[in-house]
Amino acid sequence: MRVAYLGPQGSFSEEAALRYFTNEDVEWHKSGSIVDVLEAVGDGTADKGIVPIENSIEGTITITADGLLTHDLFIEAEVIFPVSLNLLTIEGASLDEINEVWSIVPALAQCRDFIRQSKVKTRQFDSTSAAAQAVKNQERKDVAAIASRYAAEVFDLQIAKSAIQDNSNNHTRFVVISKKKCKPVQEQTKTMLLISPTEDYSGVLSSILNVFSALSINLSWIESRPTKKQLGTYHFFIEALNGMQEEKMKKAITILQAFGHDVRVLGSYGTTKL
Ligand SMILES: O=C(O)C(=O)C[C@]1(C(=O)O)C=C[C@@H](O)C=C1
Repeated sequence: MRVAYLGPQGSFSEEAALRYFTNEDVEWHKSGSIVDVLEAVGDGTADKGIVPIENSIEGTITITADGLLTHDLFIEAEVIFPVSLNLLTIEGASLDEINEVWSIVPALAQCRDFIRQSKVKTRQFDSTSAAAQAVKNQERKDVAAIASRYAAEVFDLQIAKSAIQDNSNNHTRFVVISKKKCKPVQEQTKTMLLISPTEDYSGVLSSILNVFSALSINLSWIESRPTKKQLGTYHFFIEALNGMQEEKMKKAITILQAFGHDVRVLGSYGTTKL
């Protein structure tokens, strides 16, 4: 089985992938960006992928949410991974010399307080590990990468400051994706739906939410993403705390469809906490 994740070596995605896919015979496929991972799964270069979708400080990784739609992908599992972000420098650099920090946007956003307080500039990279690799290659003492302890080991960098994220209790939720509709790999405790209203009328969102509350279905995530076709029109990602095997989930979908909404089941899955 070929599994794609965000590289280069040393990324959080790699740590999550290596710890999640332990029993299988895997051929790893490292992609240069999150979009590339989604594309690799979408075009069949990889059978599965693992991508970040939400962070407890920063919220939705919108590239992933949008990519699930563009590439018609399904979710077969979710993986919760603890994220501690560190300031990595080359050997001998000191904290007060640093005037620029490099990382992927969601990681920079998770360290907003630190960045503001230390008045450093930021530069965007496609992953925390790509930033760490660049710091290593450029041998500059005035820049630091925001990345993991694992990336520090991989690129032989020093940790100038550890745990710089805005809240020490920080987690990123990854989803395991595939092009084909997935067979459940573990007990299905959640279902991700994509609901696209076919008509816009006042109260459309509350009519959708009422279906879930009437059936006592608890929701764990709701995200609206623009259809990108017309200003003010949205798709709704709604994640329910019930599996698709449960009668009330089937009922909810039937009612939503009867209301005229387009409903897609993106996956029904369980959670792995690493
Ligand atoms: O850049 C990485 O190391 C990643 O795996 C991506 C990513 C993300 O985009 O959310 C994953 C986990 C952390 O939240 C920080 C970065």
